[in-house]
Amino acid sequence: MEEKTGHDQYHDDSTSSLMASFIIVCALLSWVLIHRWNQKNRVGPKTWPVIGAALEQLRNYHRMHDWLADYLSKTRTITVQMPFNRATTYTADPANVEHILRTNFPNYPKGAMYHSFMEVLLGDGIFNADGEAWRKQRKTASLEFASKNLREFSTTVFREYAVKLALILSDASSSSTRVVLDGQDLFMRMTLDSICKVGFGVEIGTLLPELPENGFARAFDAANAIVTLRFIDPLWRLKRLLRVGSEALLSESMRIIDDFTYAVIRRRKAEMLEEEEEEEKEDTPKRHDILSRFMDQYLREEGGEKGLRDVVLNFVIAGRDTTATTLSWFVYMLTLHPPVAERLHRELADFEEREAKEKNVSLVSYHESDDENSTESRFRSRVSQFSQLLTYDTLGRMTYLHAAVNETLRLFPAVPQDPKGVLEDDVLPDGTRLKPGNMVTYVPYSMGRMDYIWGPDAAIFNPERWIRDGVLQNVSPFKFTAFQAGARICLGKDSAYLQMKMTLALLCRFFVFALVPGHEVTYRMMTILSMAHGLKLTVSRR
Ligand code: HEM
Repeated sequence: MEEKTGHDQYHDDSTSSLMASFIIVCALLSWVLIHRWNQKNRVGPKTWPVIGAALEQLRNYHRMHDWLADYLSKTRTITVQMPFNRATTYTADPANVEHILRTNFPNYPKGAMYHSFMEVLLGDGIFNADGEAWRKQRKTASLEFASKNLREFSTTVFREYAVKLALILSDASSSSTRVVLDGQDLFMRMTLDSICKVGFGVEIGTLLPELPENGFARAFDAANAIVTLRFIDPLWRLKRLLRVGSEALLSESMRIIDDFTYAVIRRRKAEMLEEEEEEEKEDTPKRHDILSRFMDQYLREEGGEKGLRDVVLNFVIAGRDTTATTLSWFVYMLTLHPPVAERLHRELADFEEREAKEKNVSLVSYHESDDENSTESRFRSRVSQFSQLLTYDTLGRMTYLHAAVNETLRLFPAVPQDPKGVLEDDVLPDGTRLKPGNMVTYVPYSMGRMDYIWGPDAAIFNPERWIRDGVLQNVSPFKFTAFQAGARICLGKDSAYLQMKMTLALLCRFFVFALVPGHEVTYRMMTILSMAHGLKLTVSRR
């Protein structure tokens, strides 16, 4: 038999390794092709082996809420496969939502994954806690929210800050040059100041007329956007380890946030010690802010300052961004729908006239005077007079205003998606199967836009849909999910309506808003539906 030369041996080896590579490539290609073929009838996003639907999701990340709404308009529930065999199920089906938030609530905690993504910002605060830790905070906070003292204190604070905002708008409207305002920035300042006052009893003054720069607010927004990115970025832990990219910015932002928060706590603690001494001397009234109640609990029990830091940040995220973004989308809607602004103004002007007559108040007129200074001071007096007519009860009777707030929240819910963990195997009412370790998310943004929930005019902004025969209609919270529903329904709902209605009543009574031509309004991807480029407005007096 002829011996093989070294060259032949080499040739054989490379042929067989080529063959092996060819077979591997073919096997891989067939695997990919079969994988894709099997999905030809899939309604949700199509997946690739190993990486799932991550590419499509990343490509659509900037418009993720609309990407989801497109799918959910075709089918009420979809499952999006994520890398490493994880999956998130998204649903817009009210029956599924009721199952998750009420019927089988214990099976759907925030979960370990959500907790690990959000821990850096929210710690073990109420938004990020489950089980006993959540129940305890919920109980303390519920007691506080139910108290009449807090409601009275909030009404005064919300009125005071709404007037401050109205006066800033007044200055802008009376200036000879056209002043462009960022409505969202102003609302964020107002709600940050008010949550710090109502929540923690401190004045931080970001709504002063000179609008001082606020590092905390900026760092808070950056941190919020970065932790949201973690939900779809499989590399975030590596980035954190290497301290690069978004995770490096996150730790810098957290330093600023923590400095601010601990300063608030120490200031309050020092004030409380002073007050205790005072109280021993005389009968000084007790503070009514939320932090004081938690302080009593935490400083006596476990958790100490870190527990309080978590309380503060959770209430800032709860109270500041949600309310401010809703106010921003509301005003944006008014600029697009002048008849709604006029209808609302009519409700407010009629209310003012009626209420003033009833209370024997003679309203200051600010239109006739030729003297600019006098007009200005008359206008301020009238704003102040009107604000005094706004109370918890009178605001409660403003049907059209309430309907317009609901309509804004339907289309622009401040929390656009709300993910939950899955503890055990379960089947949703529509037959969708869920596996432990995955996530399930109900999607208020999509739900507000579905014809199958709201009828064929779902996409249209129409406050009238909430009113029948002059009476505000109640809608199931499993259908109108802006405040969540079930055991973890928003605790600040009434407080939020109070502040939003107080502010909007005052602003819409006295001002007309116009969007700056060409200004693009779109959302930014973070846990809250805030506007990516703010809300650039000009404003004029009525
Ligand atoms: C327009 C305004 C608001 C909207 C749309 C809103 C919406 C929501 C939503 C969707 C949740 C559930 C979030 C989750 O599952 O993580 C929630 C929870 C909560 N909200 Fe609100 N919220 C608003 C204003 C407020 C305000 C002003 C406060 C308090 C100052 C507040 C306090 C809370 C608290 C404490 C929770 C946690 C409840 C729990 O987990 O048991 N909210 N809110």
